[in-house]
Amino acid sequence: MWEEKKNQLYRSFEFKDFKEAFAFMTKVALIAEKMDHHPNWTNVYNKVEIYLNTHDAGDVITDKDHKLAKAIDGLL
Ligand SMILES: C[C@H](O)[C@H](O)[C@H]1CNC2=NC(N)=NC(=O)C2=N1
Repeated sequence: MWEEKKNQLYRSFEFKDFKEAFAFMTKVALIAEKMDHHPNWTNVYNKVEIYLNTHDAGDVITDKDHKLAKAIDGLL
């Protein structure tokens, strides 16, 4: 589940291996590009951590972040 941490929505995802993690990231990237709203994220092997906020609004959580989080959850 997404947590609110320091003005960011945060969620961690774990996959079977790097291939699965990167496939997920590719899908997220396509959605992000379509929404013109892009994640801050890290990937180490099978783990992906995503931090969402809106830099245009001064690095706070906005409706755009909640929408992107929901769309990402829809991929799982
Ligand atoms: C010009 C462009 O539309 C903006 O910079 C968009 C792009 N993607 C973005 N992504 C995020 N996370 N926050 C933004 O404020 C944002 N702004």
